[in-house]
Amino acid sequence: MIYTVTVNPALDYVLQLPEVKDGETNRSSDTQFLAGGKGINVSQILNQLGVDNTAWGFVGGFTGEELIRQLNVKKISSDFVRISDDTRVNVKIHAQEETEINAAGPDITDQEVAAFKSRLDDLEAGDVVVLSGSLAPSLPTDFYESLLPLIREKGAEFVVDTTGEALLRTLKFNPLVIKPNHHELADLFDTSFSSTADMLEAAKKLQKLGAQNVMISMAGEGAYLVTADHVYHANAATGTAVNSVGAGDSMIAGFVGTWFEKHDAAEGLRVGSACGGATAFTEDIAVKSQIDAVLPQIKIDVVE
Ligand SMILES: Nc1ncnc2c1ncn2[C@@H]1O[C@H](COP(=O)(O)OP(=O)(O)OP(=O)(O)O)[C@@H](O)[C@H]1O
Ligand SMILES: O=P(O)(O)OC[C@@]1(O)O[C@H](CO)[C@@H](O)[C@@H]1O
Repeated sequence: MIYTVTVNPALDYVLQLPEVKDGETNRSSDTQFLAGGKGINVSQILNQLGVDNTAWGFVGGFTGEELIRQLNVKKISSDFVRISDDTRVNVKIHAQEETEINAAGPDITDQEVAAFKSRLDDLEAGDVVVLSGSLAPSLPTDFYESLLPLIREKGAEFVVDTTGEALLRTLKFNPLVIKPNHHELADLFDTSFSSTADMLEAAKKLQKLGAQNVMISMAGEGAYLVTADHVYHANAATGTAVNSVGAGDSMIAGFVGTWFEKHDAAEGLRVGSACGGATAFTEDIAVKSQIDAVLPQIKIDVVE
């Protein structure tokens, strides 16, 4: 089974308007509340790929109820810990450019955290846990890291979609894959890359520190994957990008879902690239028909 963990999910309040004028009353032409949060987005894509998964995390209040209602409508299996504080609302303004305002998130009590940790007792060898997104402010900054020994003791694999020092601290637990984008990868080494070779060298360093696979995403410029044996390149699909939210989550879902079913990392890169592209080309997280339409465009080259 694949479990996604969204400790700080959100209702994404998406507002469409032609332009935003600072300091004025702006009126939007269309609004939507969408169940969001990075792990939930991963679950949505896994469902579209027909890969069984369960969404874990914390939800509370009227916003949490709406989030669960939407997951049920989409037939996303979930087992969230109910908390007394409200799930956050993140504002996504789609105007002349995209602007996001992500709220900090709810207070989570020690008892609620303990209830969440007991979920990990259900893990079995071969399961994969995907931990994604920001931590609610009441959680310690090493919250993800604190779960990793428990996950590994069960024989399960994990992916933590995070950046910076928090990402580096997960490496010693051997994540199945890490997916920095090329900017995040450069930031990890406090540098900027002057060549692809430099960039791949940095990815290989992260692999030496413990990552089983390193996927470097480059938005409309495609992606690289460094595995134990090879370096692969995937082109980016061509299309009109209308959404910059969730492409990374979709790529992780495509990789993890494929790896879980086939243990084939290069195929994971191909499916992940198609899922990322399909989401970039749609207002919401991509659905199966959109992923299927993009998949034939993605070609994998063995670079090394
Ligand atoms: N404009 C695009 N055209 C084609 N493919 C894209 C585009 N944007 C993203 N993708 C695909 O999705 C993958 C992940 O995108 P990206 O590199 O933007 O991840 P990210 O920075 O984690 O994204 P985000 O944080 O916005 O979700 C890319 O490697 C590519 O395969
Ligand atoms: O505040 P975080 O947890 O970093 O990101 C949350 C979020 O921006 O990520 C998703 C897109 O990746 C959205 O659905 C959601 O609002």
